[in-house]
Amino acid sequence: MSQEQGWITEADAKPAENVTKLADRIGGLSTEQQPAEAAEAPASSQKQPQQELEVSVTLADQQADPNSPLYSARTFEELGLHENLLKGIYAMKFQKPSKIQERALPLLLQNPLHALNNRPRNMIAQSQSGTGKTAAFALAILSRINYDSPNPQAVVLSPSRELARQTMSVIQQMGQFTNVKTAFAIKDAIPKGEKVEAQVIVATPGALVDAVRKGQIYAKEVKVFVLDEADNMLDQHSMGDQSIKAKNLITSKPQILLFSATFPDVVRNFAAKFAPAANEIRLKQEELSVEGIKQFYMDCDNLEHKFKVLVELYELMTVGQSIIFVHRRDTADEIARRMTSEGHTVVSLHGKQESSERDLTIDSFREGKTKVLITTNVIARGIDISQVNMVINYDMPKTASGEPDSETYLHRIGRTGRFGRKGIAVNFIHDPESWKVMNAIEIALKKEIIKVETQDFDAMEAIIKKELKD
Ligand SMILES: Nc1ncnc2c1ncn2[C@@H]1O[C@H](COP(=O)(O)OP(=O)(O)OP(=O)(O)O)[C@@H](O)[C@H]1O
Repeated sequence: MSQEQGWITEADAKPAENVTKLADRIGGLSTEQQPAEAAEAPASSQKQPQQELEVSVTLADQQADPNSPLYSARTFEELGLHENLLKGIYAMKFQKPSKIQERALPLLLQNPLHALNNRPRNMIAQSQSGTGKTAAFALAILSRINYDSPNPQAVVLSPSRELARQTMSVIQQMGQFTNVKTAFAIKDAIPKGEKVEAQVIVATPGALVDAVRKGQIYAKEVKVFVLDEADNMLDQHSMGDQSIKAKNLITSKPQILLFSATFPDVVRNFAAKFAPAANEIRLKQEELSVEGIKQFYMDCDNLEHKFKVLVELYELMTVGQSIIFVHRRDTADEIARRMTSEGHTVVSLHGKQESSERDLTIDSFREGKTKVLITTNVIARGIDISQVNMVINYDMPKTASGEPDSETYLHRIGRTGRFGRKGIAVNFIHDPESWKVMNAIEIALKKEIIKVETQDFDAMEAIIKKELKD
């Protein structure tokens, strides 16, 4: 599939050889070396992407290709879904399930024949970004609810309010022909002293724990408990503590569903304890990259040059939308301020802003009123805006302890190339450290990132045009 979807790169054609070359690159580079110098070394990075073969592949073609993550042999009807949910699916213009939907749904909906605590089995499910995991768990939830009871029966935990709001909207659209009641448990959403009366609750972990403890959410009838972006939600450096507290407060022993595009080994063991005896759907490391997302890097001289290159790239982005990821909140604000003062229309979004401001910002971006969003990892995961055709890693992603973060990288670039669409990811490299991070990510993901000269905006323009044309 990879060769049909876009440019044929050496990475697609010869993975094993490519990995060796990448290993040479990272192995042979001392941190003292200048990235500009080192970047000249690999012959492959001199490739001119615009010269490569161009083939347009439709969604129907991809869904008919057994190697595609969007493929399924079955129709939605054949997955045993209720008629009202089928109506919702078709109202959303879905024609066929994706692979994760086809594989997960029958397992999710299966009822136990005999006692394993007489509960449906837990699930740990992995599938590439933008392949429809939300619909998989949303349909499971909507299939399990007792519509005659007003009490909370399903809880979905999300890592950010933006993702919680988006997930809620998917559940509501899928359930538009049912009489499901939904509610948020996110910051500023539950009025003081009020009880939440809804069958499905979409929450961020801290807000859920708070609301259950205050008696605002009755958690004794919850049948399905979903951790979306589960590796992040279980990570002890992130929201792990809150997720465990949330689970302990839901005393009804629900079916536990863990979904993510990534499950690094460090979290996987814990995930298996959190969701014991689960059905598992896994990906191999080399399957993680989405073929429709073409990855590039630009070798900048220093921080100031990085900003100049960004502004030049912005000039090329006449159609579509882009997301620029930075490491720190103040950098997001600073770049937004500088670009705005140069007459460009950009907005920043990060965790230090008020809830209402964040909602306005993401809504206006989602509606296409703003074209460029500068943000931190706060929205690296899950956000689904089909018009986003470029992601820029202005700062390469690193973990809290400063290590290269290939999981966050995958999630960030996965904001483009959604469900078979094409997208481009551009990494800004400006010092030995960012070069080292990029090389480590290439090796972890077994995927080469192609160089585009910073002086050669024609090459970049050709790449962008190609994306917009197909
Ligand atoms: N069967 C389908 N047919 C057509 N479009 C679909 C189908 N399933 C999902 N989609 C669309 O694909 C897009 C991506 O889906 P979704 O956001 O659930 O991806 P995801 O796998 O959760 O990605 P991420 O890992 O980034 O969170 C959405 O716009 C959704 O509406």
